[in-house]
Amino acid sequence: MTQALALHAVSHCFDDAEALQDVSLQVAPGECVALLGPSGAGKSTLLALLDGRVRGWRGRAEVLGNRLPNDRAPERKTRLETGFIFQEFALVDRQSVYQNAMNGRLGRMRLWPSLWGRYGAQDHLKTTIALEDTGLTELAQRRADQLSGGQRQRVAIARCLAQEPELILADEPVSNLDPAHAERILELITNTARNRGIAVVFSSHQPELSRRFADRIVGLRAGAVLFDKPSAMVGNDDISDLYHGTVPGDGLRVVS
Ligand SMILES: Nc1ncnc2c1ncn2[C@@H]1O[C@H](COP(=O)(O)OP(=O)(O)OP(=O)(O)O)[C@@H](O)[C@H]1O
Repeated sequence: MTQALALHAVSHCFDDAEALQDVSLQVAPGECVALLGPSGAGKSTLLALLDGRVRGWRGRAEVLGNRLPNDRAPERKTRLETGFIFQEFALVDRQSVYQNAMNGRLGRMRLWPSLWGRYGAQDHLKTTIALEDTGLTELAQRRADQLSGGQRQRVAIARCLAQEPELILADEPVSNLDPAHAERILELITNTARNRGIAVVFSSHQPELSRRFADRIVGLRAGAVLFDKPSAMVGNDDISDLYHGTVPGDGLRVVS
């Protein structure tokens, strides 16, 4: 089976910081993987690298069966099939919820129709389904700047789903949300991905939510993989080690 992504001994250095050290990782189609680790562990760098936005890294990486280059953007097919959910949502404020979700289709359109906003029946259909899946149908005509943080986050997810990716990368997708919304959003991303056979890699500072919603957890510290285990096998000791004894508070109790 072709892996959704495979990294072999990937390292990356920013001017003076070793952001990733010898990272090897494989994710199967339909698998949900959480990246946990303290601030500066390299989670965002790893996600940006997989999204083809980091240059000059060392090692070997394949995304959706294609070799990821380290000196230029990935080929168009890989870009089309990789969806990224940004922590700050990256919505167009003056556009409606519908239009923001439809923006996920732009990469699949030819230049002139996309410039003139001439969307096809498939684009409308995929956008409508993405809005339904994210519970946004009622808000479709509302402007993005008139939404709450949780609703904006759902629009960012709808845009990503409308793109029809085979791989979703999400950088702290629930960090701005209250616990109930965080749970609902993670459930939405991981359930939708499983139903559609999409692989997901998301970063988080919330061990308990990660254990509940990810199939596997990769603990990163100082750019290196400290552990890579099925979520059910990640114990409180693993989490405590990862955070040098301090466990981020999301309801996790350390029981020794
Ligand atoms: N553009 C950059 N230029 C220079 N150094 C960077 C850059 N981006 C990240 N770094 C450094 O690389 C290391 C990894 O940072 P990264 O943002 O990937 O960590 P993180 O685990 O996502 O942290 P957080 O949980 O705080 O978001 C850190 O030492 C950081 O200072």
